[in-house]
Amino acid sequence: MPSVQFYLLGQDPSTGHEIEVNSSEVSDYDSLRLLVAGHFAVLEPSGIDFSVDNDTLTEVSEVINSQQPVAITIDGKQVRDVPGPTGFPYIGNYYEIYPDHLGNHQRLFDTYGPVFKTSNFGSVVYQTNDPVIANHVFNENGFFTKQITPEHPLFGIMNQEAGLFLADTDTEAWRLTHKFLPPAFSPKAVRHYSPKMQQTVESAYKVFDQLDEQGDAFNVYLYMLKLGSQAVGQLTLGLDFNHFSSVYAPLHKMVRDIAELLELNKKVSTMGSWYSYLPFGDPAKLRHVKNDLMKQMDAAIAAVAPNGVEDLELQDAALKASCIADYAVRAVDNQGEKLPARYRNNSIMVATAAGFTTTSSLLSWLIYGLTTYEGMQERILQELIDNDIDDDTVLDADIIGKLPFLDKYVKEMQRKHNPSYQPGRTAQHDLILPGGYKIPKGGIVIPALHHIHNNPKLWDNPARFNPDRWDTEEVKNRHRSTYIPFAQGPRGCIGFNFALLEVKIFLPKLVYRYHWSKVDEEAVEYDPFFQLIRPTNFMARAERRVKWPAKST
Ligand code: HEM
Repeated sequence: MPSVQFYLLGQDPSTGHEIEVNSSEVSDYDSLRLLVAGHFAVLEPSGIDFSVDNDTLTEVSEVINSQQPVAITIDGKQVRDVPGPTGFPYIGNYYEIYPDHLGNHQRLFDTYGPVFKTSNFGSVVYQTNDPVIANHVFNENGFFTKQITPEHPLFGIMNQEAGLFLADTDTEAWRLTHKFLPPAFSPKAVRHYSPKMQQTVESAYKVFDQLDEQGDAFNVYLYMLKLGSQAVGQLTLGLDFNHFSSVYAPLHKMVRDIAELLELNKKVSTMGSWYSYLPFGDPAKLRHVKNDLMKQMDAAIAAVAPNGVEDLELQDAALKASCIADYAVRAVDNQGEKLPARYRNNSIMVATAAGFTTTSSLLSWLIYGLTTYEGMQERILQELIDNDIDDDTVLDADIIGKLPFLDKYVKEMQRKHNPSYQPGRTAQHDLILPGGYKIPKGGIVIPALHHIHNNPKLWDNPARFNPDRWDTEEVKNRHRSTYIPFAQGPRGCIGFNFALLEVKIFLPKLVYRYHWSKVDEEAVEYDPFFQLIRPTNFMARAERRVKWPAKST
């Protein structure tokens, strides 16, 4: 059997491999690419080309008969280290990135191209705005996995017992939580929470009405945090956080602690892994808040447990449960097993935190869009009127499904202002990304959601907020990873059905009842030291509508 010496162009030929090329298996150029890709851990075999002395070899026979080592190029380029700014000793690139990490990462993409590397106090990460790379990174197909190493942005709040979000893939906790929890978040299961969603938003009316009567503007994020957490508290724990008992009702302690946890983690994780071990300051506070939260969660789930009188098979439990905790207490698999309590309580805590921090940010941006992007509020309202929706309508997934403009508006908002931005995955081997970038084993690659969604190579005039782009063929035929607000693959969001139904019930209700307006011209800023993109200083007024437009003819 002939064997050929291959090496990666750009690397020393002595680092190459001798590969046996069995002509019965390697029938054409693509199968040769596949063979070679396997030996060199090249993610996208179709990008491979072969050459000798700069002459491209276009036939398999030319490759097999080559008397000299055959060079491999990737997408026409030689293999190389990932570029990035040099940075300062010890600090690395911290001050080139923070505080405006979105703007500065954009600048780095403009300077270095689709993949670059930065270091913050010794923690190295690789960012990409390329959807093809993002697709590989998320798919956990042997090259990447979610493994929360000290370099990973979630290291400070890692919780292996949670199985979800803050834990590695392929552990017992992961396998069990991913078997038990997803059925409770299926579209069908989520639908049965729509009456609760509607009650939640309606329970907020008296507070928004009073603010209007007082002529008061308010910080939108604060009230959307109250609203989003009120909804998720009901969903996960069946708990009423009492956020709308009065205009000044305080945030529930669990909600404050979760928000503080995320803030502390962002601060700690941007400082390099060594910092997280300090026995004082923010790292110590982070550990304390984490332990305290777990105690609150154990108590909340114990209070739900008495509802779980009847054990049910997973799908049935998902449709009958009063909340996720009730579901997790009652659900049994086909071997009669339940989710062990330690995984159950940790995963419900994580789902609670993941659920409200994200939805409250998205709701804030959705309100921001009403006041900032011309004509949006009017178009959403008109669609409601045209579909005979008013204050008394009981909204559910079927009615929502008949509102295409609402759908495009939410999509466009998640394109331009998505709350999540830095899901990281860990390389399982030394490997070669499309474009010829070398990633070492253990390297953390972050598909930068915001920068993929705003990449001018993928989106026409991405800075323009334009819901109608979702009707264009260009957007309909996009690469699947060009729009990934909930990430994708086995570690993508499990709560996206809930999130979308919730915002699509809340927003119509809030738009039908109130006219939303910004109260000043101050630029709205995001919080750079939070795990999610949330607006910090967005003040608005919600005025009760007294008249509505007529139905379109
Ligand atoms: C606008 C709303 C939301 C956005 C933008 C969002 C986004 C995301 C993203 C990007 C991830 C992947 C994180 C990573 O890889 O590091 C994720 C995971 C997750 N999300 Fe969401 N999410 C939202 C709402 C929710 C809701 C409402 C829930 C539950 C009530 C939820 C529960 C989860 C959980 C449990 C995971 C971890 C899944 C796993 O580890 O396998 N999310 N979400």
